[in-house]
Amino acid sequence: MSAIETEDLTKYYGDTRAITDLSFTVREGEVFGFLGPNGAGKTTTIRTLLGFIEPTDGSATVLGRDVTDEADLIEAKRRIGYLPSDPGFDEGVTGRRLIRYHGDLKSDERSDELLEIFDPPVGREIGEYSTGNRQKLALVLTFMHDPDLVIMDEPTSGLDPLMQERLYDFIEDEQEQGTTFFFSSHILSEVRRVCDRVGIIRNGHLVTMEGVEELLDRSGKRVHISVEGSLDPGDFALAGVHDFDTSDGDASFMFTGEYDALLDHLQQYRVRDLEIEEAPLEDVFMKFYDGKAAPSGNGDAGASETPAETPASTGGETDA
Ligand SMILES: Nc1ncnc2c1ncn2[C@@H]1O[C@H](COP(=O)(O)OP(=O)(O)OP(=O)(O)O)[C@@H](O)[C@H]1O
Repeated sequence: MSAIETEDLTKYYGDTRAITDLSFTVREGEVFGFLGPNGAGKTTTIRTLLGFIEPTDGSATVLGRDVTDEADLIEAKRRIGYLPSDPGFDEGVTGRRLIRYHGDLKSDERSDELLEIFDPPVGREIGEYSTGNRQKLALVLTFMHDPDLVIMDEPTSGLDPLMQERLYDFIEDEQEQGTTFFFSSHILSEVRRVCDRVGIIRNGHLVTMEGVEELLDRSGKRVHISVEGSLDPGDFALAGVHDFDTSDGDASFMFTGEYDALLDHLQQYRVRDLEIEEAPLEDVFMKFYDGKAAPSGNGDAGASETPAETPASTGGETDA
């Protein structure tokens, strides 16, 4: 059984189309990142999955339960942890009191352990909490009933780097115990760090869904090269070279071609320095965000479908 499954999920707010024909599956035990620019439809998707809003069309299940069937969904929610983007709390109560209240409602199997990890100031009234402390409290509430599926809307929002790191470690540990995660994010490094797969949504449409490694692999590598003498794009008329740039004195370019061909080509130069690194995450994702990447959903797209090869990104390209 899939942890989440949607088919042609669509939501309109009046005339505003928020999500359109979203079909995707989140497998049990995976960490799935849901990315997209502001207003893309991430929160709408999450709220629909949790039954807070009715889909206009299409269907969805969480933990096998239909999200439009209230009784069915209540059953599923016992095993779901939800971290909203902006948790609204009763400001006049202490964190400890709120944890106790939630424990009575949905069981408390691990708040002591979670308080050690996330450490919100539970003795104080929530009205006095900083944004980060609110988020830490929300994390305790999300995980205290030991959920099987955790849905989070921008989970590291407001957390300092140390606490972010602690959350990433925690997600990894939980995944090892079999927990499934579905969360929205704007932070590409965190997606790289913890996600197995990503779905990218733009203008309410899913534009790609694939493994993080596959996405980065097919986006190619960035090559930095320094040679004796100067280089210009005409010198690198080689298949798979894109975005050739010599603005910092040395040459750099994105490369999606064959390494043997690149090494053969380099034989004609006296190479002073050569560095080949993973494509910058921003480059990979931004091409999907601004619509310049070819959609792909199967993760096995060939080099001709790489974001680096879209027309808008080929300034200075020297493909043979
Ligand atoms: N309650 C609402 N009424 C009308 N339109 C809405 C409502 N909520 C969201 N929208 C619209 O639906 C679209 C998707 O919004 P949504 O909040 O789902 O995007 P998002 O990807 O979560 O954005 P962000 O990254 O900024 O949080 C946007 O055009 C937004 O203006």
